[in-house]
Amino acid sequence: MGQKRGHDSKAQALQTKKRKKSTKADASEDDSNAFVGVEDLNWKEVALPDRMEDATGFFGLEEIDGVDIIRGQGGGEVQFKAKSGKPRKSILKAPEEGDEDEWAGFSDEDSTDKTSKKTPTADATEVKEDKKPKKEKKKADKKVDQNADQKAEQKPKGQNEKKKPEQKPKQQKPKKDQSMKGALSFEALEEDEDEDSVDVSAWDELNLSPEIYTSLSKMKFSSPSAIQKASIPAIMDGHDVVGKASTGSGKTLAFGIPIIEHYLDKRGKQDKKAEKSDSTPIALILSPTRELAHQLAKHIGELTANAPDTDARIALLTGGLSIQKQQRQLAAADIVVGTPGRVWEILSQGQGLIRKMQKIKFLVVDEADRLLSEGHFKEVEDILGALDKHQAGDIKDTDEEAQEEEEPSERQTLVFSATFHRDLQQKLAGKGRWTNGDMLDNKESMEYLLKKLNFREEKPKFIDVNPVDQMAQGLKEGIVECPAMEKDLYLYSVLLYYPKHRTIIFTNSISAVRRITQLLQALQLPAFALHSSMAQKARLRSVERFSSPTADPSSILVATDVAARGLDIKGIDSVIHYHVPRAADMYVHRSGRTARAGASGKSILICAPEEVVGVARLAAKINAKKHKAEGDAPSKKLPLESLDIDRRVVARLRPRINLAKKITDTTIAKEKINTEDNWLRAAADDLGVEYDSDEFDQSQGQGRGRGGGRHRREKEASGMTKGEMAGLRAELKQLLSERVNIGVSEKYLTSGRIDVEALLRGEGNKAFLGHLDPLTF
Ligand SMILES: Nc1ncnc2c1ncn2[C@@H]1O[C@H](COP(=O)(O)OP(=O)(O)OP(=O)(O)O)[C@@H](O)[C@H]1O
Repeated sequence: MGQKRGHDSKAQALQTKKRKKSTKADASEDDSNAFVGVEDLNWKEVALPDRMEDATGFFGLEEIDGVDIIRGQGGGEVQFKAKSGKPRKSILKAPEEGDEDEWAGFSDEDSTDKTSKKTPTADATEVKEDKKPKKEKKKADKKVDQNADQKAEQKPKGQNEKKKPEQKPKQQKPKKDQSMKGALSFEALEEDEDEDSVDVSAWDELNLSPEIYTSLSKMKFSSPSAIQKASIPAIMDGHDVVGKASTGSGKTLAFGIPIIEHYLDKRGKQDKKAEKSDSTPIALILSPTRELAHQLAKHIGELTANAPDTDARIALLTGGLSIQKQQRQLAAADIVVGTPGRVWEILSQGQGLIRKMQKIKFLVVDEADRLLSEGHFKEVEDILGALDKHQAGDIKDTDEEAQEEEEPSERQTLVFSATFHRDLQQKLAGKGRWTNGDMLDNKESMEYLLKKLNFREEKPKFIDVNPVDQMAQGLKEGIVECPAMEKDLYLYSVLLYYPKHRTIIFTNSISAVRRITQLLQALQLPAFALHSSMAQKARLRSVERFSSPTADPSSILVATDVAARGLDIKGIDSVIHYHVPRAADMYVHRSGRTARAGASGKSILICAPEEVVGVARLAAKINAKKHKAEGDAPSKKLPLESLDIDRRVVARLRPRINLAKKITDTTIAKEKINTEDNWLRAAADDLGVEYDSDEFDQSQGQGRGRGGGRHRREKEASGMTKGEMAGLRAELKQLLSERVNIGVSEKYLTSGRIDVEALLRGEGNKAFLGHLDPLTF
């Protein structure tokens, strides 16, 4: 058995450090009989027990082999030397680079934890890191240190007080020691530090770990958003939380930060040497769409990537990608993010996965109103059922080890969304009456799912940071009224009015997404499609192309409501609703893709006369609460600003649209006929009959049933020859190569209404030739 020692405080560490210098000087390396100072011994950490809750006494324990302890006369000072036959260097720790530098230690609070025990390796890293001229590291250190000092004075945590996670030396900044003045001036380095990170002292009251401060600083999140300020302490205090806040207000980190805090806390207690692959996930985050799940994983991944030594692993379980890879990821995951279908598909395969997931500390239901009420009902129900199944004692798991009885999990349930159906909100806020009686029979009801969420508290904490206004502060809302058949023309006009605007166009159908994307591409605009029938890789590629920092600043994403919720893409300037959304909450979510995180943005509805009534109803619904709160009488007037598109613009763009539509319709018709043809040929093959396309077409064309006319039109369109198509394309190309002249004639030029100089300099909107009043919006 090796000799052991314990560590108490930084003060001790500093004293022994001073001692170490003199001891070192005394001892000669060659003298195998010479004594070795306690701090020069090659101490190794003692492996800690698995469960650290009661193991505080073991913290900081180290051992060493091959040492003889020599006690001075009369029980005096203890001295160490190598066992006989062993060279002295066998018990000496490795020499450290920069050992001469005096290290002033950590902030006061840190001194009591494990960091005061500095293993030789840790020391070496510390000094090396300190010497690195990396701006980034220095800045992070500065912020961390500043906050660590402040935190030392702060209240002890309540029920959820956590042991500080191990603070790795590189996160620490040496105190400004007088002895270092002149040798290394930190002040001199501070000026340029601000480029890389920001002051995060506004987060102080949340009492976060240094790792998180560093990360927030690097991500330049100088202060918490309202939902973060309210939710983080509640979650860290162990409450179930239902959080409601407008789109783009930072809900992801409102639950992401407490999850990572828990991870750091747990890791601090764990045996460092424990196999990483043993990990049990601490959180399951459910999301309604694949893109949102990817984004959640990315956002929380960024939080950990920027936090020093925080290597929480995130498994992303979404459909459309390799299930085997996701299974492997899950085996070693700390956090699981996924869509309900794929999560259930993987969990239900056994291998102890359900048992593992039952130990999660957090269940997060993001975009809760969608997850709990639409489409995903069955899978969410299955997952929730499985998470609590052990209480009924009938888990069908094969993994024997996993069958051992465990403490029931102390799972916290966190439910977040920007919108909640009124019913759901009331129930979650504990205002609605729970009808327990027929709950289990009425399995289709949302109430049933809510019960299954199994909140650990009777009433979760309901945090609604903007009960009145669901829309982001920086959002402007407008409406363009136009004839139903001219939506394409007005859409194109709006796009040309706002060049270099990154825009999402929402439609209500997949076929509209396909058509509009092709139409805009024909008009040489950088448009990408996103809808649920696309292969997952193509979906991700569209989002990537649209959102990448190097993408064309005029990029356009044409999408169904699959992109309406949660997608967080930086710098979206406008959202255009090509179709009026079917529900008010969808209007909120769609519009919420712009004006995020305090930025500004526009939401524009393109609206045919027959849609106006629906829009009015929708607008009234969204604004009803606001009017009420402001004491206004309910207004019938649209709260949307009406945008007047210059009639000359519309007239001049019409030929372009007509050509582009012809080209698009023909291409789509050709694709459709080909697909139909292939399908009919395959069906005929299956039936063992001959397929004659002309005969089939004749019967379709003469048919009196529905679709005969459409089929004929499609056939006609698809019948356009390659040469005719090429002609149309050339014509369109010619039109697109010219600027849209909105009134530059000789007469106009001499009238003085335009600034010829500016025109020649190429100023203004480059799509147009002549003066165009910008939209007042
Ligand atoms: N404290 C903060 N300071 C500045 N920006 C922040 C802060 N917290 C989050 N953000 C940024 O705000 C953006 C929106 O965050 P997030 O996606 O979490 O919003 P959300 O509330 O979930 O929106 P939605 O309801 O649309 O899903 C992200 O780009 C995120 O990086």
